[in-house]
Amino acid sequence: MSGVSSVTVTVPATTANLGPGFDCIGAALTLYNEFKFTRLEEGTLTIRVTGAEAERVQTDESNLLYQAFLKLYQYIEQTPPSVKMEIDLGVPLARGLGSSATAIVGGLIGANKLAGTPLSQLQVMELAIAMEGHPDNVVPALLGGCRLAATSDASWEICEVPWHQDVIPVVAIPDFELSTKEARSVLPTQVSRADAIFNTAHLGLLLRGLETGKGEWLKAALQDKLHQPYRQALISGYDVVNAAATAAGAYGMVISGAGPTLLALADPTQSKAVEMAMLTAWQQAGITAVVRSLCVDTQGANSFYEG
Ligand SMILES: Nc1ncnc2c1ncn2[C@@H]1O[C@H](COP(=O)(O)OP(=O)(O)O)[C@@H](O)[C@H]1O
Ligand SMILES: N[C@@H](CCOP(=O)(O)O)C(=O)O
Repeated sequence: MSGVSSVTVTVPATTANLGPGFDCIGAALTLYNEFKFTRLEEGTLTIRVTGAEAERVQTDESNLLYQAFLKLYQYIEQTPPSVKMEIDLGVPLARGLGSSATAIVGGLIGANKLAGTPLSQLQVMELAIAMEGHPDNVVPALLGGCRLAATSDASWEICEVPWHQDVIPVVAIPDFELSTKEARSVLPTQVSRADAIFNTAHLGLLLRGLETGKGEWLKAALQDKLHQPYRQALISGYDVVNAAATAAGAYGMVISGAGPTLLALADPTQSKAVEMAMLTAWQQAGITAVVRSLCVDTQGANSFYEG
């Protein structure tokens, strides 16, 4: 029998797009899902889920973690073993914090480890991008940090985007879900040249703003014309939370991933006030939310063996 019998994989949440970087930039955040895979000598697939909203995760073969696990075995042309999967949820589901990316990255890494690590990290990354359909959440989930992904012929160039320590990500997570599928369905298939130029310029400015922490650049950079104008209507309270965050001193506010979580960037002296302002604004709009200042995770997915 090749490989190990049990492996635990932790994968960070992500915040994708960061405003103007639709489908190409994202950052890993210090919020984690943990996945334990145990090879079974007999029996069938077993999935146990713990943590908040555990009952909302499928426990049959349609489970995304298991689908990713199967994908890797399919790719290496081996029969997958029977497996017990234990999922401990720390990343809220369908909130724009990359829960699907954690499942895809976790399932691929778990399978790769149980199979004796036949694939490189680059191969795992390419499989993850193909499964998710865009790189901006799976790449930082796998590698950590803030990452920009661009195609280069048939492969990917990934670059780490320096993130100044005084730029604090504040996430405001409402108690309602918005699936990425639905949030993508409202986007136009074509955009104007003016909108394309707008986003190109603002993404360039964002990269320099994140690197330097320069407030004026960040304030201007956190604007987008490719996805947010179409998605805001799906997020009840967007306008009031946005106004409250900026009034409290945030550089700006964007939709985290496909939403509905809203992400403000603020300097460390303002982040507590921004948290409070976003929470209060959403409460006044009748929506319960959890608001937290996080850090950028620099490790990405981690795995350790127990047998
Ligand atoms: N830990 C998990 N294990 C299995 N499936 C998961 C897990 N997390 C998310 N999923 C699947 O991904 C879906 C959410 O994906 P998506 O709509 O892209 O939202 P998100 O923005 O959170 O990635 C869930 O409804 C579930 O089907
Ligand atoms: N670029 C994608 C990102 C989706 O991220 P998620 O965290 O919501 O899965 C999009 O905006 O659709």
